Amino acid sequence: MSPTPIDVVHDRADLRGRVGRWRRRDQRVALVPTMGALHDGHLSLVDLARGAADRVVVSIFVNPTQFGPGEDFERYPRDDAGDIAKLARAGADLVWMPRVTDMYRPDAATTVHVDGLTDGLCGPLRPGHFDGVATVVAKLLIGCAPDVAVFGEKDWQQLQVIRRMAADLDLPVTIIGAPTSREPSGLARSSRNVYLSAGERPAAEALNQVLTDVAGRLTAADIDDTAAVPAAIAAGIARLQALGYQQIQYLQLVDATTLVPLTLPPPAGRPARLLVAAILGTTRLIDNIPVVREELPGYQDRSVRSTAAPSHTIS
Ligand SMILES: Nc1ncnc2c1ncn2[C@@H]1O[C@H](COP(=O)(O)OP(=O)(O)OP(=O)(O)O)[C@@H](O)[C@H]1O
Ligand SMILES: CC(C)(CO)[C@@H](O)C(=O)[O-]
Ligand code: BAL
Repeated sequence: MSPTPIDVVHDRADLRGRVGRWRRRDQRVALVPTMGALHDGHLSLVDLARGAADRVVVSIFVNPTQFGPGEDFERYPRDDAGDIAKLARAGADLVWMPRVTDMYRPDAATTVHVDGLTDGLCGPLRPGHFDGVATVVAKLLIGCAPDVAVFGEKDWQQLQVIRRMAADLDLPVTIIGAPTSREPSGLARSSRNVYLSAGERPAAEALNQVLTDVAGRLTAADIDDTAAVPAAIAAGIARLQALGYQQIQYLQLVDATTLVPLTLPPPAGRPARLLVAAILGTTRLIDNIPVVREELPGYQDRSVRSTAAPSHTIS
């Protein structure tokens, strides 16, 4: 059976008209912001959004302001027709594809900057990136005015930045974090995985296992062992180098919410996160997992490995 066709809007006024009509019928609206080239990770966000609201809008916008000079804006994968078909099959209600010229006035003078959370990890490596993300997400949230918006835990630092931005600007929206969707090997699904050659895939697929092993060492170590974190991180870096990664930009243990670096293994009740960014060939891979001494509700490793398209019951 062919899926119900899905409407596509480009103009903010058309989007607002549609959302306004749903609102007047007391329907709750979810927004799933994406940059397109959709994979099953994105569709798991749509699934989660369907469970959290009556109507789901998916935005597709390859945001130029979050790419730095020399980054992959020009070659970023794009597949508008394929994306629209996937969203129709996934049961989204509307696709919003703003044009760059409608998103950014030529004389725009306002940028949203989130302090502190952007000081480390990807922040210094991608100058201006999180200002671009915070600004465009603020504009997407203001433009659509959804009740909820769903973002992936795969981009952990981004998720914390967006939560903070929405809270600080009093945006009337609930931000939902969605578990990382993984291939059976553990590789986090990502639009940029298409850049990987067949020869690079084994190393890419080993990344999550390296993180898991480092996290295992950290949760097994004494919480006052000052050598444990540097030793576990050094062992992880050595494994990644042996796998052929050209550059390990960071492999870092941080507080899960504040992203402050941790120098000691986290005690029970202190949610920590292990994050990595590493270059394999021409592909920059990121991933992260929780580091928890004991199972705390909400802080288990929520990532999901599957070959199949997501069901409609992810919780
Ligand atoms: N494997 C995944 N699991 C869960 N969420 C994901 C996954 N991949 C992407 N997302 C989320 O989907 C949203 C849109 O992300 P985006 O379009 O940049 O895809 P991406 O695969 O992360 O692309 P990129 O390769 O550029 O990082 C973000 O909230 C992102 O965190
Ligand atoms: C949140 C986002 C859609 C903003 O452009 C982007 O950073 C992404 O796809 O993760
Ligand atoms: N999903 C992260 C978007 C970016 O790397 O620009």
